Amino acid sequence: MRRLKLLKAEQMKEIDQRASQEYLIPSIVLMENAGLQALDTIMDILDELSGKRVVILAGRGNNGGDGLVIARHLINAGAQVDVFLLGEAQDLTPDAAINYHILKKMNGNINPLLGKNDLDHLLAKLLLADIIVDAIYGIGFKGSLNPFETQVAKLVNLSQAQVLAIDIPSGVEADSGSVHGEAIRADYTVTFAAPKLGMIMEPGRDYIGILSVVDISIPQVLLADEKYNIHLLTASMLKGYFKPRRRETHKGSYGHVLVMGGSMGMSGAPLMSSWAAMRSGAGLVTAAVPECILAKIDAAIPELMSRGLPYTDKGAIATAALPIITELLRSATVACIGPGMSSYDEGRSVVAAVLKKAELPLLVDADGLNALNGNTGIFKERSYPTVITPHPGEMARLLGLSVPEIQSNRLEISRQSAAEWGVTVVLKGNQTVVASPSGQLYVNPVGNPGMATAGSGDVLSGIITGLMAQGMNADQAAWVGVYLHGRAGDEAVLQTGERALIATDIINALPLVLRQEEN
Ligand SMILES: NC(=O)C1=CN([C@@H]2O[C@H](COP(=O)(O)OP(=O)(O)OC[C@H]3O[C@@H](n4cnc5c(N)ncnc54)[C@H](O)[C@@H]3O)[C@@H](O)[C@H]2O)[C@@H](O)CC1
Ligand SMILES: [K+]
Repeated sequence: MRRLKLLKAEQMKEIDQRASQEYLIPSIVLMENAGLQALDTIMDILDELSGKRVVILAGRGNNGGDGLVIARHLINAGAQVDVFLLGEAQDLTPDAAINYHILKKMNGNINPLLGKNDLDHLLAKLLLADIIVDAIYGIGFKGSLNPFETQVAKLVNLSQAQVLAIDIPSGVEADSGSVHGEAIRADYTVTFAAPKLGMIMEPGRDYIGILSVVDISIPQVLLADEKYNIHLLTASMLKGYFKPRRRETHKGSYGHVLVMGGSMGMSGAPLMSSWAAMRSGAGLVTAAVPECILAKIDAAIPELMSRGLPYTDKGAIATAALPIITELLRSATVACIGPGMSSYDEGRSVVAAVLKKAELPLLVDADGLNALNGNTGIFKERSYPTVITPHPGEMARLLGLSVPEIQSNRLEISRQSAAEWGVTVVLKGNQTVVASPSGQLYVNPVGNPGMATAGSGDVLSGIITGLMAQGMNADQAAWVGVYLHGRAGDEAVLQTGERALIATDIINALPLVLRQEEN
């Protein structure tokens, strides 16, 4: 299984250094590999290198050094190469300087690109170029391009030629994806060893184009170090998580999900959660809802079991339901509380009691979470796994922060909360984050804005509990579930478009997505 880590610039630099110092791979070899791998990408884009016109924009740092390596190999392959150097030769980093001198010896075309007077020459070459290679800045870049570099970037962005960014488009910050002013808009980006965090953040991700991640001979053990803790969810990560079903098994082998929630006017939420749990492969699912909405649940899905609970005058689960809930918990493998529960005072006691009584993995969602505002200490009292699935508003209320505060720091807030509360945190939204109590973070790149619709979260909680029922641990079920949910949304949107997509479309797409992804 190949895992993609998302690295920060400092982490990548540390790994490069460790490769050189601990594993004795000279940094100039890493640069050579980077250039050769980029050459492969250029070959893929252009099919044929001989006779092709290539403009390479090289900066003073090691990113520029990569550009100089590429120039050399392109010349050997018969391309017409023009390098434009944005800096003085004496300011190049040591490895870039070596490659500069090699290229000089080979009589490579190295043009200065230092001021306005050089722009006409650049423009003339850009107009004829088949491909432009952006090696101005890599992961060392922070802040904004200076006015002259901004002009260069504008010319590149206006050009008709394909643009390949080396490591990251110049002007995009590797850690945050921030762009202050102008940045190169690449059609392709070839990045080294691992994708960088800023490549999946807005607006950076819009500048990347088609991303390829290539090996430059960094030893895999270095990347595997647990301290590099941000994982990008991909299909290949699911390999091995779905075992084929053995023939002699029965429904009891695939677990029993208990969904507690619903209230008058909100019977659909526990229903969708239960339905999604069934579609994810749970052997049995019981929906425990206020007696007053039981008929709706029973009429909806024949495969579902149900149980009516005592209810408040507003039609929500009453504390008088706790003895029945306790009994139901005994025969469940995993439980979920919250979908459609509504917010009411008595609900706080119900949820608190369930957290204490549920001696099994428990997912808390929606109003189940709202019922814990000011009472997050209760998570620590549990000795069984807990998953919480807040959207940013629910997370803000749990932490007493504002939604913008949550959104501006999603990864770190998720990581800290998971560690402090000892729960698996699924912070929903564009690029849902999963944080394990042990400090690992998973970022989900799939899904679409059509999924911002009522019930989408209930479907997610159903998928996650359905996976837990079949034996996945809380962390695995959370990130696998988030990924499948996004994929199902992406399948559904092909039929419905974003505007018309509704939550049950996501459930209906689950069979196809499971068939594609389980292996
Ligand atoms: N051993 C290594 O470290 C390897 C590095 N590689 C390449 O080297 C790149 C990183 O190289 P560098 O660390 O030299 O950095 P860059 O080449 O990305 O940037 C050059 C320099 O620009 C400066 N800078 C940052 N922000 C600026 C701003 N707003 N305006 C002006 N200057 C600014 C920085 O001080 C930085 O050192 C990677 O992206 C990758 O392309 C590859 O060759 C593989 C091996
Ligand atoms: K670049």
